[in-house]
Amino acid sequence: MRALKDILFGVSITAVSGSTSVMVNSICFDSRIVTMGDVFVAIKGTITDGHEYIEKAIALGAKTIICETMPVTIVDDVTYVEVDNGNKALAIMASNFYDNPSKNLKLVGVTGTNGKTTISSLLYQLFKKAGFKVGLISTIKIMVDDTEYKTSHTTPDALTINHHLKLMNDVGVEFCFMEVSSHGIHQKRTEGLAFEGAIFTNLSHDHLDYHKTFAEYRDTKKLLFDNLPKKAFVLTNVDDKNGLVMLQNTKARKYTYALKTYADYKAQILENQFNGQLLKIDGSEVWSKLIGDFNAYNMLAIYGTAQLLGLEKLEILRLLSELENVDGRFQYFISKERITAIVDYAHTPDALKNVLDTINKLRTGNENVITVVGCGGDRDRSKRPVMGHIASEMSTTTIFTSDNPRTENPDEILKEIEAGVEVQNVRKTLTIESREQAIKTACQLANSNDIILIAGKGHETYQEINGVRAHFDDYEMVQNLLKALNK
Ligand SMILES: CC(=O)N[C@H]1[C@@H](OP(=O)(O)OP(=O)(O)OC[C@H]2O[C@@H](n3ccc(=O)[nH]c3=O)[C@H](O)[C@@H]2O)O[C@H](CO)[C@@H](O)[C@@H]1O[C@H](C)C(=O)N[C@@H](C)C(=O)N[C@H](CCC(=O)O)C(=O)O
Ligand SMILES: Nc1ncnc2c1ncn2[C@@H]1O[C@H](COP(=O)(O)OP(=O)(O)OP(=O)(O)O)[C@@H](O)[C@H]1O
Repeated sequence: MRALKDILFGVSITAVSGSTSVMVNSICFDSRIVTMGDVFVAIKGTITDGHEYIEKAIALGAKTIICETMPVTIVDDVTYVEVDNGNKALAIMASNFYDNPSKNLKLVGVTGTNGKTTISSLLYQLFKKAGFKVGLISTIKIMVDDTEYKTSHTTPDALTINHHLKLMNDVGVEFCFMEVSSHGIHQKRTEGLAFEGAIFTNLSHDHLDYHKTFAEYRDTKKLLFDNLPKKAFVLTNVDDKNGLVMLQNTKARKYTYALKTYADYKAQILENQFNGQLLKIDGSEVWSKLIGDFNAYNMLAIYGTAQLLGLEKLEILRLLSELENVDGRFQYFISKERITAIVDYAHTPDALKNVLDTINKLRTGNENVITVVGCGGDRDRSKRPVMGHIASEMSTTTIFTSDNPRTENPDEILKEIEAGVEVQNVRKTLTIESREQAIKTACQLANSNDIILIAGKGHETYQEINGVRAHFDDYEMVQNLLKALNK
């Protein structure tokens, strides 16, 4: 139990009706799950407005309402607190409610279009190997040291974040690495968190359904850095043209990393093979099991961050070479007939281009590259033809298929992807709506030494159609199909 006035500390309040000395059980922002004595925070969402559910929340037992506009009807034994921004108030209250847990550990945020999951998961791995208790908040899972929790978002809502940070405090976690999405920043899910540092990976085409323009998307990401305190660090990739932009206007200590230009942390790729690459980082050679130029960037970001958090250079280099691939990120196996099947979460044009670039660089002869790819429904439509173009230009054969069509008509999505194909040729591009049939066809087409890339879903174990998630695992599927074909 907490006194309302304590959890309101730091919230920008514009009006109050009732007592703020009341004790509260828990905070809730969804009227459907309110329980007796809760504080209900009304949020203006993208689909509906939480203010419409205030009466329902009170009927279920809410004793405090946090709102941006006072309702016309005021109920006697209920306290109303008017705030300037519901999302912001929710985040600050969540932090206060859990005793500001981000202040009791070193929290590092990772943002950018691609690489967030990879970098935060590998930092988690590295600090665990270095002997620390570590936390992770990522798209794949939340880890409270060794305990795993399921998650539905890249950056969860503020209550979920602070609840898990509190669990981390309880078991003595010293470092936590978390992904910070642009949705998360825009909806102020990370407001009030005490970041020790923040990393910027890169910025490319994505989420233009939500942010409308690329400039708005970039400026939202930038807020993470703009709001950091002086003692925090910022580490940005300055090979990306937005790397320097992220450094402007921040009070934090500024550090850079790059492969191609001058930076505080530099790397070179010396050798690239299927099972790893040899890198020269900060003058020392290190073998990484993760391949591709994009992973050289990821390794460098991890190296810089580990140094900024106080680990010794030689220890970091040793641990870098031990890091294992993250689930669904260039996850591959070689079949009986020496067909290489790769499952990768590339679901943006840039990621798809990078992964196909890596594969093409590793080809030694006439191996065919067969790509299976689709684009999600109810999400950024403008990337569909771009991804269709990239896949068809960079693969021997491309099979377009469904990837979480959600509430959209899968055939319409596929038509938009196909619109990006320049050379229409049945040997080069095929469209097979069923993902299972598409993967099966890729397996049937593949001969010894060929490479199958199944892009877009990575670690996901479901296909979402009309709000229903049915089990679907690309890695499991391609393994079973190649085995069934005795390949
Ligand atoms: C577009 C978007 O980001 N939506 C998020 C947002 O929901 P919303 O604005 O749509 O909420 P809404 O349905 O309009 O409702 C507004 C308010 O009314 C409340 N309500 C609603 C109905 C009711 O009966 N009673 C009630 O109280 C809701 O609880 C909410 O507080 O706030 C919710 C609570 O935090 C999120 O769960 C929800 O994420 C949706 C499910 C989602 O899919 N988000 C994705 C796009 C997302 O956030 N992705 C990013 C990045 C991914 C990436 O980088 O690839 C992520 O961080 O995961
Ligand atoms: N540093 C990087 N630069 C460009 N592409 C990358 C980078 N790291 C990984 N990728 C590619 O992008 C895909 C997604 O990587 P990852 O999951 O780490 O990104 P993310 O930012 O977490 O994406 P999301 O927010 O959508 O979960 C990978 O499967 C890989 O193909």
